[in-house]
Amino acid sequence: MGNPSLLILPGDGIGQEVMNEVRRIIDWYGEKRGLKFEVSEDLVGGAAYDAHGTPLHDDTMAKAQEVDAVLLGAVGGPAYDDLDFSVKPERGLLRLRKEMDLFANLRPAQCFDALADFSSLKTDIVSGLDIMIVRELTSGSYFGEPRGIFEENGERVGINTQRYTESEVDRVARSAFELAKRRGNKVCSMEKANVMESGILWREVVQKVHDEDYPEVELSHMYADNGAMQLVRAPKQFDVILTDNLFGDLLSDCAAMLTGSLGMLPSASLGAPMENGRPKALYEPVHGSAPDIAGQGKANPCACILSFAMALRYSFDQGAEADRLEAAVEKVLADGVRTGDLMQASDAQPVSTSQMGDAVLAALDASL
Ligand SMILES: NC(=O)C1=CN([C@@H]2O[C@H](COP(=O)(O)OP(=O)(O)OC[C@H]3O[C@@H](n4cnc5c(N)ncnc54)[C@H](O)[C@@H]3O)[C@@H](O)[C@H]2O)C=CC1
Ligand SMILES: CC(C)CC(=O)C(=O)O
Ligand SMILES: [Mg+2]
Repeated sequence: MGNPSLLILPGDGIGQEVMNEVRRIIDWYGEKRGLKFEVSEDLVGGAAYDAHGTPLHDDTMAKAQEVDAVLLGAVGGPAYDDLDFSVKPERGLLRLRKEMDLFANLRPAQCFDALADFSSLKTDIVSGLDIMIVRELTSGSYFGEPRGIFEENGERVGINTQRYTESEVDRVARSAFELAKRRGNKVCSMEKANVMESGILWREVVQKVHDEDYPEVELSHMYADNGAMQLVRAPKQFDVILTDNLFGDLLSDCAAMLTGSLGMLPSASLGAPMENGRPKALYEPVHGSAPDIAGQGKANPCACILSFAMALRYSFDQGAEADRLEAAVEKVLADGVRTGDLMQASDAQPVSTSQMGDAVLAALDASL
C-alpha cells in the first residue's frame, strides 16, 4: 500500500499564508515520524477563478474525490465580491462540500488554558471548555431550491430556501450521537421549531434517531436563538451541539470567541465511509480569507494546523500524533507565543504567521 494521499487547496488571502505553515508540519511528520503523505496541490476559490474562470475546476473536483483527505485554507475576498454567484470563490467551496457529500461538519471549540483569560468571556466561564459543534453541511439554506434573485411585481426578490429531508437529518444526527458517546454523552440539538417547519421536522427526526438507537445519550432540544445566548452565558453546559448548516455557521463563529480567536478554530467535514472504511474528508479552519490582514504575515496559523491534527485523527488513524500536534500548539501558547489576534492592542509585539509555525515546529521537536 502506498502513502496516504492528501490534496492541499490553499485558496485565497490568509488561506495561503496559514497553509505554508501546515506544509512545514506535514514535512516534519515525514522526516521525524516516518509519516509520509502523497501530497498534491491545486487551486480553489478566487485563485482558481483567476486561472480558469471557475472557482473549482472539474479536474480539481475529481482529484478531491480520489484522495484520502483534502486540506483547505480559505476562499474569497473583495476582488471577487461583484462576481455572479455561480463563479464566486465561495461557490467553489460549496461545490466541493456538496459533491464530496461531506454532510457532517465537526467544529470543536476548546479553550486552551493559556487563552482562558483572553477569551471574550470571564475566565471561569470558559476555562476547560471543550464542546463539539456538529453542523449539517450539504443541505439547508445554502443549497435549497429555489434560490436566486428574481423579478417579481416590478422589483427584485432574493430567495434562499431552507430545506431538509428526513434522511439528511437522520445521518447527521447519527454522527452527533456517535461523537457524544465518545465524549460527554450529551447532545443538544438546535433549530427554530417554533417558527420553521424544517425545524419541526429536524426535531422529530433527531428525537426518533435518539429513541430508537441512542437512548443512552442525553438529548435536549433548544431554539437556536436561545442556543446562541446560552453559548455565551454558560458554554460549559454543552457537550455536542447538533445544528443545521446556517445556524451552525453562525454558532461556530460565536464559539470561536470563547476559545480566544477565530484563528484557533479547526474543522473536519466528514462524509460516508470510503472503501478503506475511512470517511471522505475535508479539513479546514473555520475562518475565512481575512482580507483585512491578508498578505501581512499577521494570520494565526493554529486553526489550520489544528485542522491537520484532525486529519491525523479522523483520516489517518494517527490519534497519538494528533495529540502530539495539539499538545505542541498548547505548549506554544503556554509559553506566551501570540499572533496579534491573541493579544490586546497594548500588549507586547505579536509574532508573525511563520514565527508561530517555527514555535510549533520547535515544540514538536521537543516532544520527541
Ligand atoms: N471557509 C471559508 O473559506 C470561508 C470564507 N469566508 C470568506 O472570507 C472572506 C472574508 O470574510 P470575513 O467575513 O471577513 O471573515 P473572516 O473569517 O475571513 O475574518 C473575520 C475576522 O477574523 C479575523 N481572522 C480570521 N481568521 C484569522 C486568523 N487565522 N488569524 C487572525 N485573525 C483572523 C479577520 O482578520 C477578520 O477581522 C469573504 O469572502 C467570506 O465569504 C468566510 C468564512 C469562511
Ligand atoms: C462557504 C463559506 C464561505 C461559508 C462559511 O462561512 C463557513 O462554512 O464557515
Ligand atoms: Mg463561517
